[in-house]
Amino acid sequence: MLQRLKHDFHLFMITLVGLIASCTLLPYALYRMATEDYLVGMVDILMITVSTVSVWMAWRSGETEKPGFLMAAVFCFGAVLVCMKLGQDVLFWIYPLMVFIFFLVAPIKALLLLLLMVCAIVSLHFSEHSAIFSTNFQLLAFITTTLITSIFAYIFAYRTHLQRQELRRLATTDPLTGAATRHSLTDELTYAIQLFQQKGVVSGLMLLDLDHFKRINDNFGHHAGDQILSQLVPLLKQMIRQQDSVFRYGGEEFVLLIKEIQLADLHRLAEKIRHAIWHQLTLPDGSALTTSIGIATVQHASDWESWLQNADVALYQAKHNGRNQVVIATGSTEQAIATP
Ligand SMILES: Nc1nc2c(ncn2[C@@H]2O[C@H](COP(=O)(O)OP(=O)(O)OP(=O)(O)O)[C@@H](O)[C@H]2O)c(=O)[nH]1
Repeated sequence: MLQRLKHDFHLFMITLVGLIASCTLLPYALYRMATEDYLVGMVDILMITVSTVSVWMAWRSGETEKPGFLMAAVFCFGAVLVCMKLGQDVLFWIYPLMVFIFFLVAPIKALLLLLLMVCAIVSLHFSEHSAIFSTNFQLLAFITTTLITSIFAYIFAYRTHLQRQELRRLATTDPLTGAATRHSLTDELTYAIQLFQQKGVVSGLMLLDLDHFKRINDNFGHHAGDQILSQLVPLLKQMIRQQDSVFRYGGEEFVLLIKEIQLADLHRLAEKIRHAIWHQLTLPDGSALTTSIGIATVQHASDWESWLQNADVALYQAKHNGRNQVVIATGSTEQAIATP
């Protein structure tokens, strides 16, 4: 549980906001009910209930966008209703609420929700039954301060959002080849194993290693080696579907995760890839580049480590058999058979 909170910032924030909202609103809700102020009491209870349900949804599904939006929308709606009933007393609560909202939803959605809430409060002031502000000066101060707070919070949240995206890109994309890094490999493999265990969807793994790459570096220089690696990944991406992924596993070693595929088709695809590398990538002196590939489907894997291990044993066999070939892992980590 602590691990999930540590790794998922949005889940952490939804949980924290849910806890703070429930703890601070509960005494108010009880007080309002006791003093027969039923409308405000019910709004407080609604906000507590939605907070609890949203936190539960986020924990259950692992998805935080919808629960966050639900919470943010109900808080804004609740703030307008309570303002209508209690007037100025509630206005101080609007400011922490504005900050909370930026932690719950995407910056632009938060800004729009807040502008809508401010417009609704101002419109209510001018409606017949509820004069929220005592003077026009107070009304003007409310509009100005909420606008300034919203805009600055938006700029801060948007900048943080961009920086988080950039950090994620840096952590998950190999700068030389554009392939995904090992960082996201384990999550994707674990998800493919879950898909197989829960729905029977078979996925396949290829572990691909360029042959005699050290010799290429030694003969043509490190830069030529880099160029080969950066040409390889676009070629691989061309040959797989959008749903499949290429990861750089090590120096000249790559993992391809091919989703929803049976062993025979995985084998055919691996052979196609081996031929494409052989015939389409050339070394600076015009000679061909070869590759060895170990393949394994998900059926015999209990976890991502054993799945990779199966493919690794097959790759080792391909190298051992003379390279430039595809070998299928037969399930256990000890067995692998060569295919011509
Ligand atoms: N140019 C370049 N070379 C790299 C990079 N990463 C690893 N290498 C080189 O890749 C080579 C891998 O060599 P080995 O592991 O001995 O394997 P190999 O020469 O390909 O031999 P086999 O795999 O047995 O066919 C090493 O010389 C590394 O320096 C990189 O990013 N760029």
